[in-house]
Amino acid sequence: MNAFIKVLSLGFLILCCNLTIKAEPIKTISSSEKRIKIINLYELEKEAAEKLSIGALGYVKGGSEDEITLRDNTESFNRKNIIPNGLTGLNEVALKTKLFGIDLASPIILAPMAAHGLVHQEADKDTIKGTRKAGTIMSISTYSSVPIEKIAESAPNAPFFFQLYMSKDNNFNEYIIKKAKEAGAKAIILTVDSGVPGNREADIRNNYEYSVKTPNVTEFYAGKTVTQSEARAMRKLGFSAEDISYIKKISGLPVIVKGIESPEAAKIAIDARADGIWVSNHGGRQLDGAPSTFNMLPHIAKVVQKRVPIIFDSGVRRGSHVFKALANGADIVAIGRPALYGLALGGADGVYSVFQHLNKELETVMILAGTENVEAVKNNHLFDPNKP
Ligand SMILES: Cc1cc2nc3c(=O)[nH]c(=O)nc-3n(C[C@H](O)[C@H](O)[C@H](O)COP(=O)(O)O)c2cc1C
Ligand SMILES: CCCCCCC(=O)C(=O)O
Repeated sequence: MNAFIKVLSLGFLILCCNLTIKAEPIKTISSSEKRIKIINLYELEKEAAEKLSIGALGYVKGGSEDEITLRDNTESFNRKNIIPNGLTGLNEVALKTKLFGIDLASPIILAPMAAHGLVHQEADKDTIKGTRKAGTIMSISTYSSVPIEKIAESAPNAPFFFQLYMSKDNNFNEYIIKKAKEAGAKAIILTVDSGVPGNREADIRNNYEYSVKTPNVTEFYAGKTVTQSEARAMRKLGFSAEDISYIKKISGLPVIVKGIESPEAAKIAIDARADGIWVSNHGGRQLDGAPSTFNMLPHIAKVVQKRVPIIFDSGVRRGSHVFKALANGADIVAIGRPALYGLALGGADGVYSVFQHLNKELETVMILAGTENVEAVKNNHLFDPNKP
């Protein structure tokens, strides 16, 4: 009998050990504040993954369905080459540029993202400190984890744009645009690619429920906690030229239409007097199988014909990607996930480190390609090995 109890206890002990080993250790949300050493942005993602819970990592890193578009976004940069040119007499290169009259240290800005509060306790407040230090623009999402005005207050004079997920309720649209404008937003980004969220299987697998606060939305509904599905149900499904005109009218700010993936959509936006076109497939998080933004960019640039600036995102992980996007028709390049990884690992200084790293890579490429400034990069001809 004694032996039987011993065997049972041993079995129970082994079971408990197994459970402990298999269960994910509880991870507290980062409060780290430091510059980070970055070898490259792919390794940065792996490092950040160690800090995030499985649910948070899946939400941030994941794309939709088979993640074909997610992968193609980065891989398609490899299909064109930058031709080295050392015979230019170049002595230095300049990365600085402007967008809507705002001085930028480089052509790289931050894309709007929800969930900064999922990866760092200071959330968007640290992000904007990081973008200000890097001399660039922060984009604040409708679903920022901190109210717009609190983000703005945490980094006085930092330029920022406000991204709007338009609601079916115009009272909400007017309320939030007014709030963003009063807080100092320099432009409105109207996202048109997310009437419904993409089918993100990582979130389903991980039973991930978006649990970060969305104070801009809850404040409007007088403190009532709005669930993820309620917030999504409020969003407009489809967009038209009238929506662009309406947002222009109520904001009186430049309006950039984000989520443009075709020449036809670019034409509609420009005809509706959009002030900027943001070429994006939402980082492969929406329609899987959509073309990579890098492949679509020249077709869109052909229609835009430099009438308004083109901002480009999705899959940018290298200075050479920034170079290629600019040479393929973009005026400005935005990054998403890498900045959240920088935030998770080092707070404001982590975000700053990410921008500095990309700027350094871009500078190296510019020197090796013999392009002295951003204008020269835009005029550079990439080599297409399939059409030699
Ligand atoms: C975690 C996460 C949250 C996002 N939230 C928003 C959002 O609130 N509004 C929006 O317009 N785009 C959102 N995006 C899309 C980004 O603005 C951007 O298009 C995309 O991340 C660029 O791809 P990249 O991450 O490969 O750089 C989000 C992306 C991620 C990864
Ligand atoms: C109610 C929160 C939904 C956040 C959606 C943010 C987003 O665009 C994403 O890609 O995720």
